[in-house]
Amino acid sequence: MKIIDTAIPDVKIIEPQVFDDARGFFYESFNQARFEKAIGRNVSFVQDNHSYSLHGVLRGLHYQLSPRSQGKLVRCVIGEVFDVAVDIRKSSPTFGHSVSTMLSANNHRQLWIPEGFAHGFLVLSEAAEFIYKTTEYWDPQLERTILWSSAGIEWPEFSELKLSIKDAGAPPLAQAELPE
Ligand SMILES: Cc1cn([C@H]2C[C@H](O)[C@@H](COP(=O)(O)OP(=O)(O)O[C@H]3O[C@@H](C)C(=O)[C@@H](O)[C@H]3O)O2)c(=O)[nH]c1=O
Repeated sequence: MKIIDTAIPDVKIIEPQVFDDARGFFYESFNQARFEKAIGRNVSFVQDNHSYSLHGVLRGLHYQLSPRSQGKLVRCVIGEVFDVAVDIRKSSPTFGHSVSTMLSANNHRQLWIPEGFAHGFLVLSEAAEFIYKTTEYWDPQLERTILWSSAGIEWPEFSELKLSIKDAGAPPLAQAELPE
């Protein structure tokens, strides 16, 4: 397992060791001891999510307020997405900065997004299946969205964007209710 640092120290790209053979491949998609060593702290995941999205779907930018702020370990198991984590911790020196990376079924990469970040992704392939673990349960009362285009992210070019009604009508970062 290789850990790749990003421009925001708390956000890590994780590249598992993939064992290929004549049958296909095998890899450990999650190993708690190795993961905790890699990010330098203990975590406990309580929920796994799986979404399927068509080309041009953009989900995000999503986060939850305290006390249900979620850390997320995300990956794409079919297709390819452009994945983004935006630092929205008010006291952070990198507030408003983001980390983006391609996650795909081919590169097997995972992105660790700690609590205090907004997260989103854009589907670049014909379709994509996205799987992630979260450190807190979903809480619709504390869930918030920031408008995808308001956080200075350089999204890849797209022809037709598919957004949920909630995401299309989200407030810009400058007006969003932020976590502490
Ligand atoms: C997020 C979530 C949604 N739902 C339900 C609510 C709704 O009816 C349906 C679809 O919800 P959404 O439109 O919010 O799904 P989606 O836009 O895929 O939301 C996700 O986006 C990515 C970017 C994230 O980072 C996630 O944390 C999550 O917010 O699923 C749950 O039951 N549990 C959950 O944990």
